[in-house]
Amino acid sequence: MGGDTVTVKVEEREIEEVEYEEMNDGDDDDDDEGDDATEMAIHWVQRRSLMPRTLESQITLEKTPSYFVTQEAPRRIFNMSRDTKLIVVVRNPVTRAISDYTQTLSKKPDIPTFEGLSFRNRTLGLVDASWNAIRIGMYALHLESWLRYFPLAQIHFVSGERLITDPAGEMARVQDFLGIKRLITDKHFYFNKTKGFPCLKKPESSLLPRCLGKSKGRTHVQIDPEVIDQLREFYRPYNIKFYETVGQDFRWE
Ligand SMILES: Nc1ncnc2c1ncn2[C@@H]1O[C@H](COP(=O)(O)OS(=O)(=O)O)[C@@H](OP(=O)(O)O)[C@H]1O
Repeated sequence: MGGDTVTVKVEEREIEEVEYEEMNDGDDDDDDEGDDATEMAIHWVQRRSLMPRTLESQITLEKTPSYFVTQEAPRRIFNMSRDTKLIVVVRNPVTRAISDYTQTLSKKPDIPTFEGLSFRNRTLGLVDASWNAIRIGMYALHLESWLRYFPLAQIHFVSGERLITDPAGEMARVQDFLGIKRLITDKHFYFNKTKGFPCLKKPESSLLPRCLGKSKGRTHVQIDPEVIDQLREFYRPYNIKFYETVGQDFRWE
């Protein structure tokens, strides 16, 4: 379970990255699912003790993608601090599954095809909802576990699509949710043609602009369009339930 911690110094108007050694291989993938409960609990205690001291004027952010889909995470976070604000970046679950597969394939080139892994029975159109790449995108199910502990008002959903097309707008919503001044604005982003994505610049500093790493924004594996349609159908009820629960239409259909 890889994760990063960031301290946002609200008053000093400065964002400081605090890097920690990863607990394991630093991989953000969800291949830690096999961890047994004890190991997870130890990781949790270690992780908490690694959180930096936070002054009244600071907010500490921790980023661990797998929390959203980890059964025990809502209870543990609630027990640590019930006031924790939660931010979840969600994107079209079909694109998310292909992105996930593309990432795994880059590390393990011998895995079966996406089409092969997606179905329990392709002829019958039976999607394999136990495959992580598919399961993670069933957002409505995962959200249920969180809503048992946290009110919806404490959870903010970032649109992964808008984060690419309008990063400043999406960041404005994040800052409003956190109750901090809108310090990150369109001045902090520019579109990098080579990368094909928005990248960061820090207008007030001499630091060079910075794009996300090579593993973010890769060309996706080509998938049979029929399979894409089948997955779109599969996700539709989960997406609709998700939109209804959060009161926001992410327009994935
Ligand atoms: N600015 C910018 N630059 C590059 N990539 C961007 C950006 N904004 C969003 N994205 C999308 O982020 C996707 C990778 O994020 P991950 O989900 O793998 O990150 S993490 O593992 O949760 O940290 C990555 O998915 P892929 O395109 O499938 O690689 C991107 O589409």
